[in-house]
Amino acid sequence: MKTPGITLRLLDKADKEILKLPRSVKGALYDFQHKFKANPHATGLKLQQLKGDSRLWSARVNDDHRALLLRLADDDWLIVAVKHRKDVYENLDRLAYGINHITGGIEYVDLQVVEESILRGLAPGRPPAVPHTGEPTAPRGLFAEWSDEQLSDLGVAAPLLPVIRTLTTEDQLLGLVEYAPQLTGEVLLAIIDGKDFDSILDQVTTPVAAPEPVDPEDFQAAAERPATMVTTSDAALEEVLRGGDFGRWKVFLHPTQSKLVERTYSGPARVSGGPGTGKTIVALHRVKHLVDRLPPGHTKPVLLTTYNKNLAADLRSRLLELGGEDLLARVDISHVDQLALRIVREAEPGNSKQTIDDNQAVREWQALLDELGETAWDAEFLHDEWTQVILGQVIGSRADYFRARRAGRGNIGRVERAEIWQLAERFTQRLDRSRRQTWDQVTERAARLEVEREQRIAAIEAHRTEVGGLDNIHLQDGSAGWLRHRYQHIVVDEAQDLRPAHWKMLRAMVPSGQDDIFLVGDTHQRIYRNQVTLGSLGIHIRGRSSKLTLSYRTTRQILRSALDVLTGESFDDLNGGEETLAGFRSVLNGAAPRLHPYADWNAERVGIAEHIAAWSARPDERIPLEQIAVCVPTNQMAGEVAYTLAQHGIAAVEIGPDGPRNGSGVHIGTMFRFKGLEYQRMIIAGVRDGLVPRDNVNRLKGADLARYRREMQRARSLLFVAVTRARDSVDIFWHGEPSPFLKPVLAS
Ligand SMILES: Nc1ncnc2c1ncn2[C@@H]1O[C@H](COP(=O)(O)OP(=O)(O)OP(=O)(O)O)[C@@H](O)[C@H]1O
Repeated sequence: MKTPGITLRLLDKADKEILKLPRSVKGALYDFQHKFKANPHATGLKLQQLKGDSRLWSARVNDDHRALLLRLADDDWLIVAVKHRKDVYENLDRLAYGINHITGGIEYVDLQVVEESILRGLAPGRPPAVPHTGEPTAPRGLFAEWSDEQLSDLGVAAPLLPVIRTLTTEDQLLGLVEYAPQLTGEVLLAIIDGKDFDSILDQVTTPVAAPEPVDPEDFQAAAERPATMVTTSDAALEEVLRGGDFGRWKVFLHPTQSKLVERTYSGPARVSGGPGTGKTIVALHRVKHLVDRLPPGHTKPVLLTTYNKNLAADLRSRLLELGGEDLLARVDISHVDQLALRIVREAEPGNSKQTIDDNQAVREWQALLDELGETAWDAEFLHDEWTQVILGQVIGSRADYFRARRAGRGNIGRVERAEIWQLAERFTQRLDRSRRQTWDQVTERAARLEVEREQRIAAIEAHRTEVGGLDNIHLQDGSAGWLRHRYQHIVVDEAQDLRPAHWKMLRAMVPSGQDDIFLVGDTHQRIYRNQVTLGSLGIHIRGRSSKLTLSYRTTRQILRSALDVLTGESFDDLNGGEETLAGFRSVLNGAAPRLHPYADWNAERVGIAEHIAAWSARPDERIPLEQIAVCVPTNQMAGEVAYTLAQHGIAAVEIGPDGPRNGSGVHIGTMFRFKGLEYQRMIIAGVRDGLVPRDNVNRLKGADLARYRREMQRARSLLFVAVTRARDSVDIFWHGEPSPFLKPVLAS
C-alpha cells in the first residue's frame, strides 16, 4: 500500500549522472521510486541516514547502487545522486548541499564529480590543478580578478569557490559547468565572456533571485521555488531516463522559464528572447498550465496558434509528448491562416474562392499594371501597401486610408494615396472576377467577422445586465442565447510574423482579462514583412513583457557569429519600442562556424556533398542524415543541391511549405523554410553577394530608402534564423564574392 503523502523528487543534474549509469541501473531506479513512494521504510530499501549529516540518507536501488537522498521534511525526499555502493559512504565531506542565498533554490555538489569533470577538460600539456580547500588560491586563475564576495553576490555556490580558484583554462571551466549548479555555471561563463559585474547581476542573477528573503534552513520552502529544478512525476522521471537530453525540456524548466509559465497575468503577456531560448517550450508548458486549471469538460477553450502549417504540426506533436491525448483534447491547435479560413468558411459556406499566396499576388499586380500601362508604381510595393496598411489595419474607406498610420514605410502624400486606393480597388475586383482571394483578404474578412461577433456578444451581455442577469430571456438575435467568445485563453508562437489583421481576429476571439493572450516571439527572427504595434490593435502588453536570454540550442561560438550578422540593425518590440538581445547567452560549447569559399556554384555543390560524405564516414560520430540540413537562398538552388547530393549517393529531402517532404535524408530548403526548426549540423550555402541579400534589394537603395532598409533587415534576419538553427556546428559555403553580411565573421 502506498504511504499517503510521500513526495519523491529528482534534482536537475542528478539526472545527468544517472543517464551515464548502465541501463539495468536505470530500470532499477524506476522500480525503486515506485517502491519508495509506497513505503520508504520497507526493509528491502535499506533506508539509512548517513553518519554525521542530518539530512543525507541512502537507500538501495539494486545490489550495487544506492540513491543519495536529502530529507526535506518528514515525508518529502529529494534524490540528488545515484552512485555505486562503495562511493556513497566514503569521504562524505566532498558532498556539499545547501540553499542558495540568492535564488533560494536547493543546490547539491559532489566535489569529486566536479573535479573529475574538470580534469577531463584539462588542456593537454598543462599540469592538473588540484584544489586544496582552504589553502591560498592558485596564481592567475581564470577568476583571479574577482573576489569571493563578488562571486557570491552573483550567486556562485560557496562550496565551489576553492575549486573555481584553481581553474586556468576555459575547457576546465566547461568541465565544472557540466556539474555545477545552474546559476554558478551561467555566472562564470558570463564573466569569461567579458561581462562586468553589474550586467551579470542584471541579466543573469536578478532574473532568478527569490522575491522574498531566503531562509537557509527551510528546505521544503526551497524545494517549491522555481530555482530548485526538480521533477516529482513518475512519467517525467521515466522520460528523463528514457529520453535522455531530448526529454529534459519536459521536466527541468529553467527558473526564468517556469516563472513565466506559472504566473497569473492581468492581461495579454509577451515573452521575447533570442533563438533557442525555449520560447516554444514555454508556450507549450503554458498551454498545459492553463489546461490543468480548467474545470473538467470536453470543449477546447485554449487556442495554440502559430505562423504556418508546418510549425502547427510540430507544436501538436510536442504538446502530445508533453501532456498526451488528454491535454490535446482541450486545445485547438491551428495555424493562423487556417483559423481565419475556417471562420470565413463558417460564415460563408458558399465561398469557393481559390486562395493564392504572395508570389502569385505580386504577379497579379504586375499583370494589372501592365494592362493599365502603369509604370510609376512597383508591383511589390503596391502589394505590400495593400496587405500591410489597407488589409492589415482593416481599413474600409478611402478617407480612413488617408489617415492611416504607415510607420516605417516612408512618406506618401494625398495624391499618391488616392492613386494607390484606386489601384487597390481595381486589384480586388480583378481577383473577385477570377474567383480568387489572397491570404490577407481571408484574414481581414475573418477579423471583421470576429469583431462583429464580439460586438454582438457585448450587446447581449449589456442586455442581460439590463434585464437583471436572466439567461433565458428572449433576444432578438436568434443566435444570441449561446453566443460566447471562441476561447478562454490564446497562446501564440512565432508572434513576430503575424499580420495586424491576425491580431485583430485573435483579440476578438477571447474575452479581455486575466490570462487572455500569451504570446512568444523574437523580432530579430522576423522574416516576413509584418510589423505591428500591438497596443494599436487592442492588445496591451505594457508591463507584462519578459525576456528569456539563455539559449538551450546553440553553442556560444555559433551565437557570437549569429549576432555578428545582425550588426548595425535595430529591432522593434512589437509595441512601438525597441528590442535588444542584451544578455543573450549560452553555456554550450563547440567549434566556431567554418567558412568554405569556392570558385563557382558547381564546385560549391560538390564541396557540400564531400563535406557531408566525410561526416557520414566518421564512425565515431555518425549523425543521422535528418539531423543535417542544407539551407540555400533560392528554391532552384535547393533543387540543384538535391541533385548533386543524389549524384554522390547522399539521400536528401526538400522542405516544402508544409515541412519536409516524404522520405528520409539530409533536409534541404530555402532560408524561409527553416523557421522554428533545429538540426545538429547546419550547412548554409550560396551565401554570396547578390544572393544574400538579393541584387534587387541593393537596387532599392537609390529608389526607396525606407524599403531598402526594411529589406536589408529582413535579409539579415533570414541569415540569422538559418545560423541559429544549429545545435552543434555551422558551415558557411559560398562562391565568388562572399555576402557583405559575412564581413564581421570573416574578420574574426
Ligand atoms: N528547460 C529546458 N531544458 C532542456 N532543453 C530545453 C529547455 N528549454 C528549451 N530547451 C531546448 O532548446 C531548444 C530550443 O527551444 P525552443 O525551440 O523552445 O526555443 P525558441 O526560443 O522557441 O527558439 P526559436 O526562436 O529559434 O524558434 C529545443 O531543443 C528545446 O528542447
